[in-house]
Amino acid sequence: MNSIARSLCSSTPFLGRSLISSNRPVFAALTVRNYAATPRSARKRSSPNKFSSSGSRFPKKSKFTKDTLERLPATTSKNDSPGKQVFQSGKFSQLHSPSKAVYDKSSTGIDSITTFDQLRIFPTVRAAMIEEIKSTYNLKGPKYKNKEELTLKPSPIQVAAIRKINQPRLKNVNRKKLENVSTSAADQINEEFKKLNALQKLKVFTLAAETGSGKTWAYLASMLSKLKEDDFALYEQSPERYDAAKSAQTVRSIILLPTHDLVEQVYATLERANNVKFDVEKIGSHSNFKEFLSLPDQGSSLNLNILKWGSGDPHTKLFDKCLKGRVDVLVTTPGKISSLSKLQNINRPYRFFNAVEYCVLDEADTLMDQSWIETTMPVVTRLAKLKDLIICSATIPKSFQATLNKLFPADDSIINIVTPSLHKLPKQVKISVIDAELSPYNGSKTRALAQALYAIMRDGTEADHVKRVVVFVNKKESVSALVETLVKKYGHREQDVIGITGEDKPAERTEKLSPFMKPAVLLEDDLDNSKIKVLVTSDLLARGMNFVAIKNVIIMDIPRSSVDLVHRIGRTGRMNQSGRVILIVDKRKNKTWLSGLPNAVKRGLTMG
Ligand SMILES: Nc1ncnc2c1ncn2[C@@H]1O[C@H](COP(=O)(O)OP(=O)(O)OP(=O)(O)O)[C@@H](O)[C@H]1O
Repeated sequence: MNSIARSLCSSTPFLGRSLISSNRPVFAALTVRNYAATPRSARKRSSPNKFSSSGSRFPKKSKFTKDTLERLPATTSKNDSPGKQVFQSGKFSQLHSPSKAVYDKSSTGIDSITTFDQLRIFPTVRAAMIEEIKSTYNLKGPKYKNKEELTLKPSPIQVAAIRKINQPRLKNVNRKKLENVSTSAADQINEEFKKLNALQKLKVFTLAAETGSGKTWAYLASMLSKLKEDDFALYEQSPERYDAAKSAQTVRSIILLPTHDLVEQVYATLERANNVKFDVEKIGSHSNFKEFLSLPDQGSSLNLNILKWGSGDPHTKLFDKCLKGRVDVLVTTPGKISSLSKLQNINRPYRFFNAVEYCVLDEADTLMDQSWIETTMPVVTRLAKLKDLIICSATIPKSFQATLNKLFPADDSIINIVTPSLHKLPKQVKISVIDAELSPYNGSKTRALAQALYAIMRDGTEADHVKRVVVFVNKKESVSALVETLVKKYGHREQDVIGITGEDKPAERTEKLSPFMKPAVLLEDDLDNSKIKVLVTSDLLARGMNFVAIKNVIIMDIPRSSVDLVHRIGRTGRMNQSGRVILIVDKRKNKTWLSGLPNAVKRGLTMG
């Protein structure tokens, strides 16, 4: 047993003693498991690789219906990585734990690569990425006086993902062998086919890393670099073809997200990066892209044609933009694309997607769960020229892993990229539990909430700034009731308590969200004269939302699964920032398990 496992296992008796020793029946549900290592390769080989033999890009049964998925094999935990200690309770054990081999393969280079320059990123994409991250960086404390002084380093998922995804496609095919193939013509043709296949073969990557770890730029840096490298390769071949390609009526890459708020968020990131002005002399002088970067449409900014096709946008927005010229990146939801099939008297509404080469499914465990997959996968299977499919999420629910196993049954048909902290709650987040059944709350969770908000307002943190608190409830119906109670019963001002549900129009949601999507403002600068802003919402905004420097999250209703708990808690403590999560419990069955959560986070245990 390796040293990590030994150290983890040595802590088990302690953890076991503190949580299980009281032998109250309720503890029986809690398990802190040590997985036996069953490396993936030892797993019985699944069905032969339908993935490439049929030549189709996806297994035959790509018609995704609910029953297709219901027949999915039971989720297995036998392949969980050895020595991984998992914190879970009976119904909360829904997270898949990747095998040790996957962790090992992903983590090469994570420690040795400390600058973006060490990563294979197209020079102007690297410059734009760094400037964009700096532009929204929340300067904490006196360490930096201004953003110029910031020295950013790639996060673990960015290192792992860019190293794996942004590889030249012909790397694996020996070019020398191709060039001087002197034998028969047949061998030459065979080699050419191999080269063609290597160039066009669909590669599927999964990116899984903890919340707030920079996954967005992990996939953007790879995808934008490929778009730029493709442009460069075309320019090298023929400047005329390079120029002509810009007016092609086609989409080159698509980013699919589950909600319009996330479409807005990723589009805003891309727009900021696209508008970064750079000095190409500094960036491209040493590279062999010098001549290419001296082109007027390359040298001053990324100059990509980016289209957001979001809620309420008519299909004509997509068509008009495509008819005017090539769309480099389309940011949208699967629902928008599948709605094209309902259009009357429009011939070939999908023709703009025939040349899509790169596709990202962000928050993929949502996009590929049972209620979504019937919309998502038909969109992906339409992309006949797809070369890279990047499947990105902060959690790998066991059901999601089972879907991936079904879609890509062979070991080598998918490249899994994970980080060591996957499914770990950020250690810098302090978790506490309020038992609403105790006095003075006497069973009233809203009283416990009001008390917690009162304490946060007066705790001296974020001095001189408007405090911001995100409160999660399970049901959208309880959002407005809770807002009303805080205003009417506990004296909060209406402008200080904001409720957001899916009933709000996306434009309204964006407006209401804005105080939480930028750094805290000074008290004297706040237009509402607020001291505290409270956002009450459901899991609609628990995934992916890049709340900026939120220090307080309160979970009023314990979520239905550990997956949702990880996402809710992940709205704070983003990119190594500190944060605080208060869990308000009132049902006996929840209390026991959750009282062990603060300790599990401190110990860096993985959520089950
Ligand atoms: N290398 C970096 N250094 C510092 N900050 C970074 C870096 N990369 C990204 N960020 C910032 O970290 C924040 C979180 O990034 P991002 O939203 O991509 O996280 P995520 O992993 O997608 O989170 P979630 O799983 O919750 O969606 C963003 O504000 C982003 O600008």
